[in-house]
Amino acid sequence: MFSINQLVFKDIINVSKLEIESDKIYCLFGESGSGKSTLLKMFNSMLTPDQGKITYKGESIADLDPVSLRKEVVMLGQDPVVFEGTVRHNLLIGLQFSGEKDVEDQVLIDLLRELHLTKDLDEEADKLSGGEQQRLAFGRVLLMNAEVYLMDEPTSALDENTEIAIMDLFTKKVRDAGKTAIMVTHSKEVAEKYSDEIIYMNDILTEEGALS
Ligand SMILES: Nc1ncnc2c1ncn2[C@@H]1O[C@H](COP(=O)(O)OP(=O)(O)OP(=O)(O)O)[C@@H](O)[C@H]1O
Repeated sequence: MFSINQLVFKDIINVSKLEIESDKIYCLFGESGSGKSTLLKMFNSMLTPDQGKITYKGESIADLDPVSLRKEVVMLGQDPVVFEGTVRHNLLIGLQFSGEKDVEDQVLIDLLRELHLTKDLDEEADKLSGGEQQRLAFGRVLLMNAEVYLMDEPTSALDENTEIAIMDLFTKKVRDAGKTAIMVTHSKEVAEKYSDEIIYMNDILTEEGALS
């Protein structure tokens, strides 16, 4: 799905080779500041490498239109993005970005229940707590039916039980649909329980790229 070759970004990333296969869930694991978020952002052109190449389905990402790429390779960033407006608007806006049709309210209500979010579709999203906003952003991304999910610490604001529920839901949806996910996490337990492969930043960074 992705191939990385001789990738360099400032003095943060220096990865000579990395392969990401489709239909798998990967966790990017490493100490704070080791470049996990930076690397993740290069998979959908939010950051451009200084040297080297990433291919997606055999094509160089540099040659792909970033907006089209981001419809297939969606990112859920570390801080959840909340748009002005209702919970409904916040869920549907991802579909609109992907050029897909809106779904019925019932689909959204079912999704909110799966996300353990007991909020009304007409509530204003900016009134939600940090953890609720994180789940709302999760829901928006899940609705988008992407090929690849780039998740940057997607459960950092959640308590342990909610984290388990959300990770169960997310990984089941990804596996059922035969999609790919690359997930940054600080939690060894999450990485071991939910991923097919753990990518250790220490292992993939060459000496010059490893900040120590
Ligand atoms: N665009 C940039 N230009 C220069 N330095 C950057 C840039 N983006 C990130 N950095 C620096 O690169 C280092 C790695 O940051 P990054 O956020 O990728 O680490 P991380 O492993 O995701 O950390 P954490 O686990 O704390 O979120 C940090 O020291 C950060 O300040």
